[in-house]
Amino acid sequence: MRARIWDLLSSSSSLFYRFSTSSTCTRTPRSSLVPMDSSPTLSLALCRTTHTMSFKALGLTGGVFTANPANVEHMLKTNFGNYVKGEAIITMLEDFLGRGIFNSDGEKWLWQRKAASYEFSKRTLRNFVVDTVQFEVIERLLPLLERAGRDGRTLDVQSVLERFAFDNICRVVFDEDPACLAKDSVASPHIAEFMGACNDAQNAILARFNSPIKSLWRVKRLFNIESERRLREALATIHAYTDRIIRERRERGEARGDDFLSRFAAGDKHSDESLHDVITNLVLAGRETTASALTWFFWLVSGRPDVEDNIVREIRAVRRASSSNGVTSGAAFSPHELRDMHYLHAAITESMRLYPPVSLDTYVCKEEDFLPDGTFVGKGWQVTYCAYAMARVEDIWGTDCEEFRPERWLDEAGVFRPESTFKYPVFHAGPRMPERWLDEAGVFRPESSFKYPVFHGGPRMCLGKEIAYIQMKSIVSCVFDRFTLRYTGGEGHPGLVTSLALRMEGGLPMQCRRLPPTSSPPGEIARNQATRVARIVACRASADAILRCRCFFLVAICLPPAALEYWTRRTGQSPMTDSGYVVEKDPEKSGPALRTEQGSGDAWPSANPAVRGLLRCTEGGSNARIPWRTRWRTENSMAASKPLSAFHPLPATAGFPNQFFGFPSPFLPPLVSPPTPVTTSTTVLCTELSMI
Ligand code: HEM
Repeated sequence: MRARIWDLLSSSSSLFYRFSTSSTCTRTPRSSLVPMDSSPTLSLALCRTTHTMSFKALGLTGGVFTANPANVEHMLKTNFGNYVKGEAIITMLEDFLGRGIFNSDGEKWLWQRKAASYEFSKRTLRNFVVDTVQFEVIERLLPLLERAGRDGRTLDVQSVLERFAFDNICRVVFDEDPACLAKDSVASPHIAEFMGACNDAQNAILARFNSPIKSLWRVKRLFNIESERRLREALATIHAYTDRIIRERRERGEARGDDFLSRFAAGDKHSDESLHDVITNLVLAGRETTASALTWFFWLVSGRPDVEDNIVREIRAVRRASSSNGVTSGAAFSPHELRDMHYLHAAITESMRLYPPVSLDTYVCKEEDFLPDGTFVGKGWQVTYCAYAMARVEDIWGTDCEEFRPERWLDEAGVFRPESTFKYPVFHAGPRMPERWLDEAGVFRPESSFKYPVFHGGPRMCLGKEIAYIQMKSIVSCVFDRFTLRYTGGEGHPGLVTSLALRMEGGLPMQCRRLPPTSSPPGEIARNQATRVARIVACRASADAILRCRCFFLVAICLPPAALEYWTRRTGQSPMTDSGYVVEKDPEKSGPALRTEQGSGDAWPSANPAVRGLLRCTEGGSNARIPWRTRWRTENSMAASKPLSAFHPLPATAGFPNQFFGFPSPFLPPLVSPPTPVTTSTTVLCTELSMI
């Protein structure tokens, strides 16, 4: 445990903290770490064993800080009901956020959570997000970088990202475009006022939290002075704006859009007040978090050319894989392509590990409790978990915990691994395994997944995680496909400021340079990268190929070509994108074609160990309704239903399975002959199943 983390925690007294600039991580590998200068404190002595500290001064409410995953799991999941936002915090935020999803507990929170989860889970919402992000990237972000690169101007990338996020979240939440990132801003005066008011309101709320005297804001509010006067004015503007768009949305009635407000306004389940809360809460959720994550990401990557190279290679390999399969992607990447960018996913995840946008989160204990590490928590105490500190705990992440190392999130095949069982080496080691890691029966209790609470966890887990990744990966892939960004802020570590999200003090000055459009990685490296991408595609495809195949046949039989085409256009994906299939119009025939991507080595199937034995390709016969030329199979039907992370290539065996999921398929007659070997230079094998 690093001394300085606890120094910064112990010197903090309010919900929001200003981290000292010495509390840094490094972009460079551990070997070049600058020695730490912090001196150990009492809190450090307390924390070395439990990664937790508690304090209680006479007459004041006590509090707990923890960086212990077991404690985090306890408060966010196991004893969820006992840890609430609490009236004190809710009241401070209520003027701005009402009793929206972020600012409520119990029943009030639950029904909002249910309604929001339902909307967040819809594919149409995701597609809407993809469309809006792509628009913003192509029409605004890339031209902005292009101009800055051409003029040799230094950009404050943090500000660019924050404006991007605001444009984006406003469109997603209520479908209005503030155009903050447009060259000649086309925003209406109303939305410009709304944006200014949101900033003012947020600052005034922060002032409440940061005040050393906790109830001072009430006095200021009573007399309508200072930050409270600004807050009142800002809230009036916000209310006027939201009232107007809610009224308009209600009047629009059936002609609903895909944005959140339209979804919630459809039907009369939500009052105007709760629609207002939907707007303010979601705008708040989306406006700073992704911008914060990417600000630190670009800073970290600019100091690690090796990571940037890997990302660029992967992006280009995915591009090549798509185009060699006949998919012409435009300037932006499709969701399908984004999903294949595992290294990028890992790099963003790793950057958020070190610089979590929500670096501290506080809950209030309802009834006396003991945390799993034995820490006592009194009734009404505030318990804060510190994701920022957790990233720097060696017991959780190993001795290289402070290093920016995307590879820690990848398995041997280069596939993103959301959780790893190797994160608690100290607790796993037999002799050192403390008893607290055994359950009552003395059985080892597996580690918790709460070592990475960047998106929170348990019932209140972030609902926007998926769309946040879509947004972040879209931005990074498009930027790095064309530009390279260099940090120009000097050698030192930028200062950290916790606003509602972790911001960079003074912004992120960067220069951008256009990359040659066709530059591609040299020989061997490019081939390895392409192979890795192809393997990932292959694994994903094979893992659920059979199941999806069956679905495809049903879909293909039932839906006319026009419907399939519509589906593809509407969703930007195929009905079976998860399995790597793309349904599209066959240029040679009038019907749709099923195209499937599979990885192979130089010669099918022997040269690629990841694929060998995993898939079997065979020439099939035809039946009366569906002639096909090629089919894919997996030997192990169980593997098809497992998540990709749990999937392991099967050993190569001779011959072919003569069963389909343990029972004969109506569509797949017995297999008759081994496949014709296929050779492909890009290692991506494409086969077509044509419908006539
Ligand atoms: C990198 C980006 C993001 C991060 C790191 C993040 C992180 C978090 C965290 C830590 C919480 C828990 C906060 C609490 O204790 O109340 C949360 C909640 C939430 N987030 Fe996110 N978030 C991100 C992006 C988004 C986006 C883009 C949206 C949607 C537009 C969103 C929607 C929500 C919602 C609705 C909740 C409330 C869940 C509940 O209380 O039941 N988030 N997020």
